[in-house]
Amino acid sequence: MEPTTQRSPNRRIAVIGTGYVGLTTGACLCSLGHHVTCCDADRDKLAELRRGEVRIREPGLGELVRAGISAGRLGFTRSSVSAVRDADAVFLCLPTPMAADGGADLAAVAEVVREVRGHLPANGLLVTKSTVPVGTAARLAELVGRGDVAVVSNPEFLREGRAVQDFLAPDRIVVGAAADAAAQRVAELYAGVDAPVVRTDPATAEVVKYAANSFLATKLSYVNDLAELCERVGADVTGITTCLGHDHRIANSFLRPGPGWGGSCLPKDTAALLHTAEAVGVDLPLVRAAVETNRRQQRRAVDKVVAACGGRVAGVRLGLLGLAFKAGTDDLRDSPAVAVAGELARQGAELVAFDPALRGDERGLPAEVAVVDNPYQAVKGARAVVVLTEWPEFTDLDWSQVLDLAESPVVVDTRNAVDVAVLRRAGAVVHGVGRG
Ligand SMILES: NC(=O)c1ccc[n+]([C@@H]2O[C@H](COP(=O)([O-])OP(=O)(O)OC[C@H]3O[C@@H](n4cnc5c(N)ncnc54)[C@H](O)[C@@H]3O)[C@@H](O)[C@H]2O)c1
Ligand SMILES: O=c1ccn([C@@H]2O[C@H](COP(=O)(O)OP(=O)(O)O[C@H]3O[C@H](CO)[C@@H](O)[C@H](O)[C@H]3O)[C@@H](O)[C@H]2O)c(=O)[nH]1
Repeated sequence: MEPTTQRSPNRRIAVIGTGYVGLTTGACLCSLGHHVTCCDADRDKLAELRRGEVRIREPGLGELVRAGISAGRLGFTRSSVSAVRDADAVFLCLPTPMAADGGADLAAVAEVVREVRGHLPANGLLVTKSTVPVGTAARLAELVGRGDVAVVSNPEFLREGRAVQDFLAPDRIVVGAAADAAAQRVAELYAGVDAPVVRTDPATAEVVKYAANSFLATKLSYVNDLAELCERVGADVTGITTCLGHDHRIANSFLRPGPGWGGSCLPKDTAALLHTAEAVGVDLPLVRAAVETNRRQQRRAVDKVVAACGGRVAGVRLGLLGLAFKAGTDDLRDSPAVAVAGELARQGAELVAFDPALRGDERGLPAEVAVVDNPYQAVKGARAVVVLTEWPEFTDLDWSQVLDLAESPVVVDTRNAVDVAVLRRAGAVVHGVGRG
């Protein structure tokens, strides 16, 4: 492990896939001084990016993209072949979604590698930043079929909503390569980023990514289980997590209970780790339990809403605050809020929702959810107000007005997001999580 201190000469880099990870990688590497060409299959997205428009909500990303374009060091293309032709390093930032069997679907990665393998420059570097199962670097090396091209695993740990910050100031940079020289060349691309570089073999680097996400998921499921216990025994989970967090061995992040963990990564990565383990005959009971607790936690959130409405929600109007999988993002992929809304809709509830990050693109939402662009409109006539995402904006609402507009003053706060004292002062009957 060593800090990155030396500045390296600027390199030519290709980034394939311009989603949360790819665009962040491209714009941040460009900000470190490299020349970057980003490639994507989506024509509309490319046209927007060429104009400096970023459609995802990531603080600082638009600015970096526009600065890179102005400096003449950031370009966009649909052709993977032209992107890689003179690239010192090619970063694969393609989706690896959950396949039907729970494993990672590597179709996009394999497709792109087939496209570019004959066009990589001599002594090229093919770097997997996508989250890929153990053994992928070895399989891609075979697929490339060229001894002069090194396949290096460089998993990404950024969080959505803080992608730029996490990329430029990460807790660690992991580089897994079979040969030291290739690892060194990838590590040098991060010169200027002050973070420990952990050099390891590709298999270890690949497992680390799944290990990290599964650890985080397990920590959250543990807290969500504790929350259930607290409700039964009259304890307060917030007091407990505050005390736990003071213990530096536990640390105080990832201790907030909620309607279950979601997003585009934790659910698919826990499933993929279980899939990998099963394929080699290893049981991971802790991870299995974390996933099962998560399913139960979502059901518990639904049951709490139903109970707060007197045992039935058929024909009952509910005001939902928050749909994104966490605050700070507009991403709806695998959002627990959407899952809870989906089940309430299935039970016949009439749902009106507000999320500060939703701007018209409501793909992934159950058709029964009407999305409005004002929180007060969402709660009008609602039998219960259900807080599903912990947007800080929700604390600042005029809760007296919210409760006046609602049909009854019932608030189900699935994340303990809003100060309970504020809610009670406004006259709410509050159902939080983990409060006995
Ligand atoms: N989102 C995160 O917070 C995060 C963090 C770390 C790691 N990861 C991992 O990074 C990878 C990418 O995740 P993401 O969230 O950035 O995905 P994303 O869906 O936001 O972006 C993927 C991009 O790839 C493009 N694409 C798909 N197929 C293509 C092809 N054949 N050729 C060119 N472009 C193609 C899509 O158009 C899209 O723009 C995944 O493996 C994910 O697990 C994600
Ligand atoms: O105390 C907490 C913290 C998080 N969550 C939930 O956990 C889920 C995941 O949150 P977070 O980890 O912040 O989201 P992601 O942006 O998906 O980031 C995770 O997934 C990425 C993709 O692999 C990794 O790179 C990151 O390191 C990893 O944190 C969300 O539903 C959150 O609401 C809680 O319920 N309580």
